[in-house]
Amino acid sequence: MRVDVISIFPDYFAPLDLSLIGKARASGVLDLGVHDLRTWTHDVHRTVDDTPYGGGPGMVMRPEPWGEALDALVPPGATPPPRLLVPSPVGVPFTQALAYEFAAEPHLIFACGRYEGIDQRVLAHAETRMPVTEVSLGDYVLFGGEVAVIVMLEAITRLLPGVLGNADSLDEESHAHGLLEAPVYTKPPTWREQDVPEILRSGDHGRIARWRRDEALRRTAARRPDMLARLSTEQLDKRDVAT
Ligand SMILES: Nc1cc(-c2ccc3ccn(Cc4ccc(CN5CCCCC5)cc4)c3c2)n[nH]1
Repeated sequence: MRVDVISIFPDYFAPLDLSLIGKARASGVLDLGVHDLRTWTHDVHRTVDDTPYGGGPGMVMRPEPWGEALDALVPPGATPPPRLLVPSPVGVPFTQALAYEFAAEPHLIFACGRYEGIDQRVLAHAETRMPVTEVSLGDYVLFGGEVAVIVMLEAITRLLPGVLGNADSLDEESHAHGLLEAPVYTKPPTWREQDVPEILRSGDHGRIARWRRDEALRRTAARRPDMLARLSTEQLDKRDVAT
């Protein structure tokens, strides 16, 4: 997968050479390019913002540098065209389902806004040549899109083939079955007077699978009733969990 990131703070993405994303880049599974938006400014001050039409707080990102940046990164007549992802407080919620969708794309371009956002005409023009999705990471306001891109890149990259050592862990994790996963334990069997649940040391894989599902249901009901409400009855009734 090819990923391009455009930002006025390209150094934000230096940590992406660490750990799994670093391995994905080294193995060629992820081909990441980070670009400084100011590359596409032409004034001595390398200006990327201006005052908002209609008044209001702060500054807005000028359309011209963005237009030239996207011209440079979107090969004319690219098929399929890249998908442009724009972190935004007013975007659609980023979910594991969206992470899977985006992980299937051959080419993603992330536009990191700052100030009060990007001139809307940039997104409108981009939509004439590629799919554009404004994505929110949650109902809180960040300073800009960079942190959101790092989160989305991590969620997307771990879904790419060969990135996770044990592909099984993808299958078992939260939001994969629509439930929060059960608690995890490792050695020692007793720690500060707390024992690991006996069932997990029983070797009875059928009982263990059922215990984990019960724990997942209990946790989800307590912490995320919204997720439980979305589960269909047959999924809830799946008591005879496959081992
Ligand atoms: N999930 C999530 C994503 C983001 C996010 C993503 C990208 C950018 C680019 C800039 N910001 C900062 C910012 C601050 C305040 C506003 C609201 N402001 C009110 C007055 C009229 C204009 C708009 C909008 C943008 C960003 C914030 N925050 N949270």
